[in-house]
Amino acid sequence: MSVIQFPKDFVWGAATASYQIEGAWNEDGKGLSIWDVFSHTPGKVVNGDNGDIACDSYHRYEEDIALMKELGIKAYRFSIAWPRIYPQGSGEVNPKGLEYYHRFVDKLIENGIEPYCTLYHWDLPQALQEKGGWNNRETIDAYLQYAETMFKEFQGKIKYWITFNEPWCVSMLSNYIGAHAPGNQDLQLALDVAHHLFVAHGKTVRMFRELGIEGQIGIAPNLYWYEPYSNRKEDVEAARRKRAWYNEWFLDPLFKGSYPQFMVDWYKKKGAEVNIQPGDMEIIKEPIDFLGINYYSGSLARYKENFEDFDCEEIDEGYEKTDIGWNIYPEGLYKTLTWLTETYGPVPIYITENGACYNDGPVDGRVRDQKRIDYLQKHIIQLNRCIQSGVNLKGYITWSFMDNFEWAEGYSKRFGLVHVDYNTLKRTPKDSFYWYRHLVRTNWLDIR
Ligand SMILES: CCOCCOc1ccc(-c2cn(C[C@@H]3NC[C@@H](O)[C@H]3O)nn2)cc1
Repeated sequence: MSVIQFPKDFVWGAATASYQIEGAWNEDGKGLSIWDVFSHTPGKVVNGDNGDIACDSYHRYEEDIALMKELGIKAYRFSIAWPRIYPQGSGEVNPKGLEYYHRFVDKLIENGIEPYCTLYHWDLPQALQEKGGWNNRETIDAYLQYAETMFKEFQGKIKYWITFNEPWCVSMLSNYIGAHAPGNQDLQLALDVAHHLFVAHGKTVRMFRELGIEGQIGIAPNLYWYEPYSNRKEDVEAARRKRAWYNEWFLDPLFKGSYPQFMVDWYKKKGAEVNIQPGDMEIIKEPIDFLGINYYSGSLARYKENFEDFDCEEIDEGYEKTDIGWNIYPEGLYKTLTWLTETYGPVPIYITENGACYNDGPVDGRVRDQKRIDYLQKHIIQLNRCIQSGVNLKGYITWSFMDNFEWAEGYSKRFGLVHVDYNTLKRTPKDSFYWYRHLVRTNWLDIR
């Protein structure tokens, strides 16, 4: 047996997001979000699931926070539902929305849990979508008004802010692939959405500094590691394009103030280009305090002429997969974080999402999710490798605290340390909850 000790100030946490857990979709003055509309549209979500009730955390947050306290986490990452604050996206504030999040945040702080708040985790007010959503540059101004309201309202309570969760999902998955809300399938639109998110991010960081808000601010891209199938030039270049689709495109602007030129050229061949206005790139690279990284998986990539968008195919190398079909590739986490540090410097990093989908349920009142424990252990071991290799890693926030609405997969896919029975809403800590509690309490991992 060997033991891995983490730094004494290493932050252990767990994460969720508003639309995925809250429910109360039309309560207390909340406006419609694009996910209310998308999930209510037949055929968009597995089993026709929606977030109308979800985990009912809007009403059960005190029970959830009591479980978080039992888990012993120091950080809880959650998101604000923008339509609870501005039901029409801008204009009149909804006082009941603010009141809810004050009660929630106060309860976290009362229990010694640091709130890590994501301002945008995909639930755009539908009223803004009807005016073009993120394809309309004016949405940037609505986002700035929302962010300013939250900064001023929660000054001194919330000290860790994340502007956007997974810009790749908001742009590519939601506006090119079309699997998520609002479900568009247009590459030019996806590039425009990504750019507007970046401009909104940069302006928000600048405003955060100008207001002198106490705390730190960052963004949370999801990164994916594509390893070349061979060292043949065409395989190396194919993997580089596929990696850049997920990674460089969403990191270069933040740290270099430019998009990766080889990808700009590639997209131009596909008939799409970024519409950059004077001053945009300077705004986007406004320095951040930390980077949140969401990592789940990776795969081997091999050149294949005229295949899909990047002349690149993924090779199923026989890695074990989770119940959502993603490869278990812990080495990819090490490769991603060391590559990121080598490329962009020692930016402080929190893993803001990492976890596994396993659909185990209770048997005799216990959820035996050993595979999730194995997944978490394999990835947490890689974190220690990263720290030893000079990655400026500050913490690990697992996805997810509890089973919840997994977007287009609905409730069919479970990522939680806590099992949720969606018929009774009963919460049952899984074996992984107790495993993670031991890690959080001791700050070390014993590898059997
Ligand atoms: C090429 C075709 O692809 C079709 C589906 O493609 C994807 C890609 C990525 C995802 C995905 C889901 N998650 C977990 C969430 N992260 C945020 C949090 O809300 C979790 O629920 N991360 N990435 C889903 C689908």
